[in-house]
Amino acid sequence: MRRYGKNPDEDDVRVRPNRKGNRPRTNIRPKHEDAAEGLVLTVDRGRLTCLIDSRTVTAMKARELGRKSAVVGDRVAVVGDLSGAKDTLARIVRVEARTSTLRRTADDDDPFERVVVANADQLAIVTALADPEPRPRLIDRCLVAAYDAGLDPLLVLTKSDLASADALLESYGTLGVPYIVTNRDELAEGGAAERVREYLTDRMTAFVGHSGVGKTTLVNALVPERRRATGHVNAVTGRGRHTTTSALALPLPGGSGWVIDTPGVRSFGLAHIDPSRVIHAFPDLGPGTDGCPRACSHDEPDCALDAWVADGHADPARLYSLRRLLATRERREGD
Ligand SMILES: Nc1nc2c(ncn2[C@@H]2O[C@H](COP(=O)(O)OP(=O)(O)OP(=O)(O)O)[C@@H](O)[C@H]2O)c(=O)[nH]1
Ligand SMILES: [Zn+2]
Repeated sequence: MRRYGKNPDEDDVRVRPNRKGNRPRTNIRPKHEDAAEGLVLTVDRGRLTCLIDSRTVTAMKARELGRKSAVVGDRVAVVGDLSGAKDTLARIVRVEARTSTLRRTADDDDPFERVVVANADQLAIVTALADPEPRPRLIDRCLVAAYDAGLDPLLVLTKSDLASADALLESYGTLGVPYIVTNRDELAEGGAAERVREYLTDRMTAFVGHSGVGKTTLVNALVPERRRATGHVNAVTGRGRHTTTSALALPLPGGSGWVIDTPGVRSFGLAHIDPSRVIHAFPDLGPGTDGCPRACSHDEPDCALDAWVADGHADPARLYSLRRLLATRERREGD
């Protein structure tokens, strides 16, 4: 799907005609038929680490990409020095069409969308049952972002050795979101990672969660090589992990899928959400929207869903859940 939005991440590449009539700087332009296909593993201040075949190659955006940016998970076309040798820098000349785009706004008052991850098909929402306390509104907001982007959500509830999961699971039962509950002992003996891994096979799963929920511990258990990988990123940036603002894609052992670790989030801004995409996650309610006014938010007095559900076409609890999720689009203290 092509979109020409105001967001630079969404802009398609439009190479401006060269007014001065200068010759292009290299004779490879403009087609790059010989470009190699790469997968963006991480981004750090304009430097992108790409996986090409089995090499990691550092690259930067070619100027012809304009304002379009590549993010973690993007499939890109890369030219130049692809050896991956130290101090070499290749160029990304094309970002391939995305199958999905997970976005967040840094803050709802800041309408600028940031693409978090491209091409993921699942969003694992990691929440601790205690220490830190679960934040249902943050979970709901992550769910809305997942539904908006067309990703399947997965709830991972950690630290059940500290508190029960019952209350939280009750409020998510109606949504039918798959969940996994883990605890310290199970994490230590490997069972937790094993159960989580069952959901990750052959998928690209982005992990999000508030700082301190145990996301890193879990990702390390899933991807034993991770420590080395983060060590590498730190060596490049010379900075600690917490200052890394990019996500990091890590291959599951055996090539059976990808885990994308993202930096801990405090909030998940939803200024960009389109309610009509969220309702796709509620196929049972979809037909009830036929009588809605144009551009209905499905959370307003004229919404046709109320009467339709009252007529017995769907479970009222589902409509309640949809409304609860849609309501999280409005920012509140603590989001
Ligand atoms: N009791 C208990 N502690 C856990 C569990 N999982 C992780 N922890 C602890 O929780 C703390 C935070 O874990 P991290 O993995 O660093 O959390 P994080 O979500 O990556 O947080 P940031 O690194 O700040 O982004 C660590 O001290 C872990 O040992 C669990 O199941 N039970
Ligand atoms: Zn409606």
